[in-house]
Amino acid sequence: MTLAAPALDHVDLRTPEILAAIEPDHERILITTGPRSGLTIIVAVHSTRLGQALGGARMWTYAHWTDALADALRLSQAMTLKNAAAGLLRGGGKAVIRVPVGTAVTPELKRQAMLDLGDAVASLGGAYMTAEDVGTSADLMAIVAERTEHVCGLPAEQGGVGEPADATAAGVHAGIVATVAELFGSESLGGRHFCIAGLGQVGGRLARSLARAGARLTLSDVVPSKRELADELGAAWVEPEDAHRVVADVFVPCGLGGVLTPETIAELRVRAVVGAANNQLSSRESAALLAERGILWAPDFVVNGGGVIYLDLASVPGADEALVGERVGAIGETLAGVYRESAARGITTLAAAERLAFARLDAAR
Ligand SMILES: NC(=O)c1ccc[n+]([C@@H]2O[C@H](COP(=O)([O-])OP(=O)(O)OC[C@H]3O[C@@H](n4cnc5c(N)ncnc54)[C@H](O)[C@@H]3O)[C@@H](O)[C@H]2O)c1
Repeated sequence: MTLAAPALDHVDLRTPEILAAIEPDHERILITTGPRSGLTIIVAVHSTRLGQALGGARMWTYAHWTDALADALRLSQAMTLKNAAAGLLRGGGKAVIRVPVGTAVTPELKRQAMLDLGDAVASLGGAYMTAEDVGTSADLMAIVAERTEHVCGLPAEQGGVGEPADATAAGVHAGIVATVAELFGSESLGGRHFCIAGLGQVGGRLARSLARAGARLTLSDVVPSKRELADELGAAWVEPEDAHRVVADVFVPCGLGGVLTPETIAELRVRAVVGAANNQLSSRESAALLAERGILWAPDFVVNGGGVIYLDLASVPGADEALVGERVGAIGETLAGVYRESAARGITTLAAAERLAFARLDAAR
């Protein structure tokens, strides 16, 4: 996965506030300087209660190393919820490789960083398995595999299962069908209007699958050339800053996180928000604001779990492809259960999804 947004070539999380807001209940946090790359590598193992932690390795530019730490702490916590909600016997973890601002990321530096990451992962003795994420790829995971067996998502020609975007998009599609059924009493997407913001690996695939299902589409991306996809699919185009204001049935954020702020929520003109983007809520308060406006929100860590389900289940030797597909499709039923729980208890969909994940974690105590 690569994030092409030019305005986001580095991450500045203003860490003192962010770090103060994080309860560091992680099992292990490894912070090391890669001997080959010289880069700070952080591996956060949040929980292994359900099994070996699984989560991707992000290689990105951060203003300060503590920004990378804050990201690793939050992302690994989210992986615990995602893996538990997906019903996997997997804990939550994440690796972050911090590229200092202004560093040229050459192929050689990437190779050195992947070897360093492999050693860091190996030093944890199997507590954590890594995979691709923003800034890394299946090809880079093959380099990690030179140093550790605890890596998945290698290219098919090297015996791996490749990148998980197909499965992620299939899971979000299933979540959209479940949401439409909840709202309109029918699973048919024909004539329903979706606004997709972010046409990368996942959003692009989703646009095609929704178009095949007869949906009406409005598409958006910060990269203007993505408009070609809208033309190809006969979809409308909207500039990214206006995407959340489109009058539609469902807003589908597939770009970066943090899109659902009090300001954007007040301007939404949809019945539901269902998308692949991680960490969509700017804060917990956003979940309540969406509920107050009567907008159904599909918790991101439930609806975008297709990729991790695929990486976990397809990586097992002799994996049954059809069964993996069924488990990805079951995200629709999981989400329908979250909606029912939310309505029955009068709680937000976020709280209902967390209840589901925590129940699975508690059962494993
Ligand atoms: N790829 C996966 O399997 C997977 C799995 C789980 C979660 N996710 C999450 O889904 C999201 C998309 O992942 P991806 O692999 O498709 O990433 P990607 O980098 O391939 O695509 C992201 C796209 O969003 C666009 N974008 C960025 N900011 C935008 C904005 N403000 N408005 C409109 N477009 C914007 C980018 O230009 C790019 O085309 C990310 O948040 C990612 O963390 C992906």
